[in-house]
Amino acid sequence: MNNSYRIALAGNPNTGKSTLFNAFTGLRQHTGNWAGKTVSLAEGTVRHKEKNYQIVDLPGTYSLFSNSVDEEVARNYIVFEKPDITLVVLDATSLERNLNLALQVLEMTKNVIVCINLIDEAEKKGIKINERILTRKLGVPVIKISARNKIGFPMLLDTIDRLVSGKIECNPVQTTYNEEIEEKITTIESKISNLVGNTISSRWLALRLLDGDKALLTEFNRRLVLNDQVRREA
Ligand SMILES: Nc1nc2c(ncn2[C@@H]2O[C@H](COP(=O)(O)OP(=O)(O)OP(=O)(O)O)[C@@H](O)[C@H]2O)c(=O)[nH]1
Ligand SMILES: [Mg+2]
Repeated sequence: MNNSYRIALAGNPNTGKSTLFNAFTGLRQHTGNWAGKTVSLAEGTVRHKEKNYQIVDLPGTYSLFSNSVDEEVARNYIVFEKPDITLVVLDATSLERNLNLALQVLEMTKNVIVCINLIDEAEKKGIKINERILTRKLGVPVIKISARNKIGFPMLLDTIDRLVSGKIECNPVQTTYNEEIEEKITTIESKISNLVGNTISSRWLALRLLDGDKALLTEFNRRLVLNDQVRREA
C-alpha cells in the first residue's frame, strides 16, 4: 500500500520507547523503571494525515553490534527489514551516553529521526538542550518530546509525515575514524557495494567486517540462503 509506512523505535534501555509506542498505538506494551523489559518485537499502528504507520518497538540496547540477542534483533530489523524511518529515542537526562547509539544508527540507515525523550525530567534538572544545533550536527531531525505527557507529538508526527512524503531529507553524519581504519574502509567499501548495491550501507558493513562481526556474517548468509529458496520456489 502506498500510504503505509513502517517505523522502528530504537534506543538504550529505559528511554521510554514502549511508552511512546503505547501512546501512539493505544496498545499496552510493558513499561516500567527497569531496563530490558521489551525483549521481542511488538507491533502496532497509528494513523496520521491519511497515512498508516506500523510502529515496531525494538528491545533497548546500548549498542547495535552482536553482543547479545537483543542487539542482534534490533540490528537485524534496522538493517535487513528496512523500516521507512528509524526513530531513535534518547534520554534527555543522559544525552551524552545515549548519543552513542544514535551515531551507530546513523551509520546503518538514512531515514532517522532523533527523539529526545523525558524532556520534562531534563527541565526539572535544569538541563537545556538545543535541538537546532543537534539537528545541524547530526544531519537528521531532532525533536524534544515527553512520551509520558505526550509533549512534542504534533511536531514529531508532522516530521514523520514530511520525511515519508519526501519534503525533507536526512543526511546522517558519519563518524570519521583514524587514518588506518578509513583507508581500510575505502579499500573494501567498493567491493562491498558491488555485492550489496545500495540495499545496505557499504560503509557500515565494511566497519562491521573490519570489527570481525561473525554473527552478522552468519545472519547475512542465512538471509541469502532464504532468499535463494524463496526465488527457487517462486
Ligand atoms: N518523566 C517521564 N518519564 C517517562 C517518560 N517516558 C517514559 N517514562 C518512564 O520511563 C520508564 C521507562 O519507560 P519504557 O517505555 O518502559 O522504556 P523502554 O525504552 O521501552 O525500556 P526497555 O524496553 O527496557 O528498553 C517508565 O517508568 C516510564 O513511565 C517521559 O516523557 N517523562
Ligand atoms: Mg520497552
